[in-house]
Amino acid sequence: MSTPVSLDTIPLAPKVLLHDHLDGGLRPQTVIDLARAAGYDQLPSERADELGEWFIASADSGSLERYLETFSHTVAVMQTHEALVRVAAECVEDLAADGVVYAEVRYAPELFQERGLTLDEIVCAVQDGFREGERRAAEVGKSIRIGTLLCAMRQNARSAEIAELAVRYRDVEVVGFDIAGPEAGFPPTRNLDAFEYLRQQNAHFTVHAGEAFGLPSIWEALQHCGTERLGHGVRIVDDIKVDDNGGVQLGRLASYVRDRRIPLEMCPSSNLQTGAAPSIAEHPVGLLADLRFRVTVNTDNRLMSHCSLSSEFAVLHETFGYGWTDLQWFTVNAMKSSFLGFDERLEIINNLIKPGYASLIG
Ligand SMILES: O=c1[nH]cnc2c1ncn2[C@@H]1O[C@H](CO)[C@@H](O)[C@H]1O
Ligand SMILES: [Zn+2]
Repeated sequence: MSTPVSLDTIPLAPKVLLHDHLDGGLRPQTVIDLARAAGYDQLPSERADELGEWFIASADSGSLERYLETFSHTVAVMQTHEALVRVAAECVEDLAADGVVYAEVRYAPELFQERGLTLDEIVCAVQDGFREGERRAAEVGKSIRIGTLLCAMRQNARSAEIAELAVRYRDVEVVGFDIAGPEAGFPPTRNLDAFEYLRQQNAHFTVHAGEAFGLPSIWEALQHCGTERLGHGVRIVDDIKVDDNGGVQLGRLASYVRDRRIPLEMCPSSNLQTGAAPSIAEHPVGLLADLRFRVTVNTDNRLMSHCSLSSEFAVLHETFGYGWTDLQWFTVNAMKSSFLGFDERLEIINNLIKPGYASLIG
């Protein structure tokens, strides 16, 4: 018998997450504990429930720039080795508890140097935390693997250095690179050296594009920078015309994205908060999935959006009627699009994802 799809059952399904920010996923109580330990007295509340509410309400601003301001508090408490290990380990525990079997978690090492840590010390601390989290998850019978993406911030000029760092740690589960931060005014082509270097090194990268800025940003990310995936990419709908009879016409860029199977790392709840989409019902994910773009579903920032991958799936189920077969399609899309090796991706698809959905479909 088929298991009904609901917020209670979706955590049982194996899921894959490609777009999740480490500094956007802290537990509110952890923010408070770490602030005390660091002597940081700028938190808007010292009560976990209130602080959680504050992050959600403040991120709900309608603008990416204001949404990003909320990260000043999480970044402030992530400046020591111990803090980074704790945040990384708890991130893995939380994702494993939600039924995520593979995740690519990203962060910008350059933000954690306020108290003197070197970039290498930062990467080592986070990797230690991820391995610790994987061990704790295994102890409670959960299988999860984490790949790390290192971000460079668009407004800073350190992308070449961060790209080199990503390549240096590629053999210890740092699987790729990304650029994040404010999009308007900071086109991806400002980082051409970094992308050129990564391609020369046969390394993987994704770019936040088409979130707070439109088609030119997506076009540059793909055709100048050579990105393999698009972080968000929601504005690709600006190149798709749907007429009154439901006829659909794809422009050249949208056709390219679909034809080349460019993965879209879509983050519905985050997009509502930054104003990139007006509602879930009107979110481009519905149209893009119908048109068989390579859509993946992601959390972006679990703290700021008060979400999990299961809750994102649940909202899509409620809004668009997606069932287990659709949720499996998003999951296989994500696994195929991950930066792990081909054989490792196939193994997770065949040994974890397909049997997991088969038992739910019944
Ligand atoms: O949706 C987003 N768009 C662009 N940048 C983001 C988004 N979410 C988080 N960050 C930025 O990425 C940094 C590294 O994790 C965060 O500190 C935040 O500034
Ligand atoms: Zn993001």
